[in-house]
Order: sequence, then structure tokens, then C-alpha cells
Amino acid sequence: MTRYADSSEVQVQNASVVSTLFVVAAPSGAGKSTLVNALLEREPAISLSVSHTTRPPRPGEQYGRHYYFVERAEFEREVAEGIFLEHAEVHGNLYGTSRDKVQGLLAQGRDVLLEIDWQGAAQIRKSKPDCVSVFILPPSRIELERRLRGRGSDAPEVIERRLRNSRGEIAHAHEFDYIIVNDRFEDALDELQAIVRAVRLRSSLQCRRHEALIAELLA
Ligand SMILES: Nc1nc2c(ncn2[C@@H]2O[C@H](COP(=O)(O)OP(=O)(O)O)[C@@H](O)[C@H]2O)c(=O)[nH]1
Ligand SMILES: Nc1ncnc2c1ncn2[C@@H]1O[C@H](COP(=O)(O)OP(=O)(O)O)[C@@H](O)[C@H]1O
Repeated sequence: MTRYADSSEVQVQNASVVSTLFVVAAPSGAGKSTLVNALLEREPAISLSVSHTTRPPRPGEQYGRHYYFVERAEFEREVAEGIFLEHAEVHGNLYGTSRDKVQGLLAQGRDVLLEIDWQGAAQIRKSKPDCVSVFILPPSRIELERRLRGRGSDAPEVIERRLRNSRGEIAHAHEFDYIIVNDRFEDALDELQAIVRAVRLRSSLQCRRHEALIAELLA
């Protein structure tokens, strides 16, 4: 059985399939995307879920790679159709995670990572209580602002809004299983990878992975 063998949602194909849903959140500019991309290079067995959003693409962002960019009316239709595992309004734009894609990957035994905000994380915790959630903090407010401005991807008013909203986001950090301070990048990346590896070694997962060996050793 997978840990997500909620029979209404997942077709369980293989009794030895075991997968983990990771959730990573942070205030805008804390370095979440940079950290997640570097983690995926080190841990290619993790699949990143590509979200749907009504936010306009930034220069260089590609449809289907960074996001599925859609109009608000289409997004609202998709909400009504129930295609999202979670969805939320963040900084004035709508964002959502496709239920089918995530369920499909988990059912195949893939670990899946969602890069979403705290509101989405709260929804995921309700439907997938076994998820593992990580909140990324910047080392200071000054550094957060420096990174947001230095990234050069957003208009000044968009940056101001994200900075204003960061307090409300950081107030939810304690709801997460782990908190990482992204000060020195390599240290933060090592910590994120350590969390992934520790989760994989959890005894509940290992028991399922090694069910046959344990049975043989007990026989
Ligand atoms: N709830 C939810 N939040 C999302 C999703 N995709 C992205 N976000 C969050 O929306 C916020 C804004 O993302 P984005 O516009 O890419 O800006 P950035 O965080 O500054 O790079 C971030 O907190 C993202 O984690 C999603 O599918 N669901
Ligand atoms: N540890 C770090 N030290 C200095 N700059 C960083 C660090 N981590 C990320 N950055 C930079 O900060 C900016 C924001 O990072 P990004 O990953 O886009 O943030 P987020 O996805 O949280 O909005 C980027 O220019 C990135 O290169």
C-alpha cells in the first residue's frame, strides 16, 4: 500500500510502492525556488509539481516548465471542476496544484515536491497528513529585501507587495515540520537534503520497502 492509498483517490498498483509528499514554502525572495532547483539536481528521483497560476509570466519563464499560466476565468472554472488538490490567492494571483498529476506520481512511487504558500500547505496537511513540510526563512528582513530587488524579476510595486505580505507568511512558519534559515546557500541546501534523506530512512517507510526481506528473516 502507498501511504496515500486513500482508495477514492489513488489506484494502488504495487504493494511495495512508498512515496512521500514534500511541501516547501517561504516568503517571496527567501530563496525557495533556487534551493528547490538545487535539491532536485542532487535528488533527481523527486518530481516537482508544476502549478497553475493566473500570474503573468516573468521574462524567461516557460509554460509547463515554471507554471501553467492561465486566465483567471479558466482558473476559476478549474476550481469549480475540482481539479486542484489545493489552491490559494497569493499576492493578488491565483495558484493551484493539479490533483491528478500529484496523485499519479505518488501512486507510481515517486516522491513529489510542492513549492506552494502557507495556505496551500495548510490544505495539504488536512488531506495528506503524512506530508513533510519545510519553511524557508531569510536571515533578516534587510537581506530578504535585497534578494527580492536583486532578483530583478518584478516591478517595484510587486516587490513592495511581496515584502508587505512576508510578515503574514512568516507568522505561519511554526506550522511546518522543519524550518531552514537560508543564510549561506550551501548550508541551507545541505539541511534540505538532510531532511529528504532522513524521511526516506524513517522506519515506517523502510518496513514497507523491506517487507519481503523482513518476512524472510523472520521465517
Ligand atoms: N497555494 C499555492 N501557492 C503556490 C503555488 N504555486 C506557487 N505558489 C506560491 O505563490 C507564491 C508566489 O509565487 P511566485 O509568483 O512564483 O513568486 P516567488 O515566490 O516570488 O518566486 C509563492 O509563495 C509560491 O510558493 C500553488 O500551486 N499553490
Ligand atoms: N543563500 C542565498 N544567499 C544569497 N542570495 C540568495 C540565496 N538564496 C537565494 N538567493 C538569491 O535570492 C533571489 C531570490 O531567490 P528565489 O529562489 O527566486 O526566491 P523565492 O523562490 O523564495 O521567491 C535570487 O536572486 C537568488 O539567486
